Amino acid sequence: MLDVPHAMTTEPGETSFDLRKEAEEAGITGTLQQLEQELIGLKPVKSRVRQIASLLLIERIRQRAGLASSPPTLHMSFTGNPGTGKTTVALRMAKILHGLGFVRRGQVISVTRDDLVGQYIGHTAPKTKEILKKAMGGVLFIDEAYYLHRPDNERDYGQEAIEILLQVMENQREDLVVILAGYGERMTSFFASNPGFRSRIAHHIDFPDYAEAELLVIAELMLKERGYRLSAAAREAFEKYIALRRTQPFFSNARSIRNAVDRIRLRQADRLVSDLDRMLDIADLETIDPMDVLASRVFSGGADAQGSAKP
Ligand SMILES: Nc1ncnc2c1ncn2[C@@H]1O[C@H](COP(=O)(O)OP(=O)(O)OP(=O)(O)O)[C@@H](O)[C@H]1O
Repeated sequence: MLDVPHAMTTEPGETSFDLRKEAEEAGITGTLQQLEQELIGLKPVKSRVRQIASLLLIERIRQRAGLASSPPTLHMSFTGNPGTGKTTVALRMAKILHGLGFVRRGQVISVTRDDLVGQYIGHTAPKTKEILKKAMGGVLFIDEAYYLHRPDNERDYGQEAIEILLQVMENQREDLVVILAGYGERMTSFFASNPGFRSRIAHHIDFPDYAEAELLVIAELMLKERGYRLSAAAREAFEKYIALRRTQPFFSNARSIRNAVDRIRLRQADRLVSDLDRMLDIADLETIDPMDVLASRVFSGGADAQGSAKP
């Protein structure tokens, strides 16, 4: 296991560093490559992640070289609409932080307000502390962080959780990285009314919505991973699906695409099984036909699936 960086001793004599080897040994090269390959689009996000990884790598080397360094603040905020890849990138970020020894274990604990805040007096502090215990040595990912703060309720227990979090973010930042995530605008007003959080966040990353063409590539990637492919006509149908689905309620970017892919697989299976007398070949099993897409409720005016952003 790698040491926590600021606890590293300066090794006299270490005056030159093989950067490629350092990056490879810390696993950064592999993680960044994986991020590049597995995630479609997200150019600005990827380049911010690369910058942060570079900063941390250089910071680690500077410490070993005995140059001035202070324990870096690593808490982050990820803003963007649902399904834009925030959780996925948080997992990669945790790998980078762990690879470089900025956190001991590298696990990601993903929570929302309900995991931290109790319903009754005296319940919040133990709940928050329990979660923090689990997250120590890794990343605490707080989704829709603004729900912690309820400005309309003076006696809201959320405030207690906020105070504990702020304290830990300051005092134990060498072993816990907090990522606050949520919709951009709400996060901005959350930070405005909670300057303590704002000042403790070092890196803000904004996740843009995907373009329609990117959503189609994401769909094809997800299908490929599951051993399916779209026929040319099904591809066209999926393009139409995306254009329509985007305008309907509860659209949540790549998450909606994942849900659509799951339902398309159901319809394809149903189509195949509806004719028990035929012989199936590999192409039948792999191919998504236009009717598997076009039977979606999206085409008849209703939102596909249960209408929830997170079914
Ligand atoms: N750029 C992408 N390329 C491929 N798949 C993606 C991409 N972005 C997201 N996904 C997939 O979409 C799904 C939702 O992504 P993720 O959970 O990371 O989004 P999120 O922003 O955290 O959403 P939420 O805030 O709703 O939890 C996951 O299955 C993820 O693998």
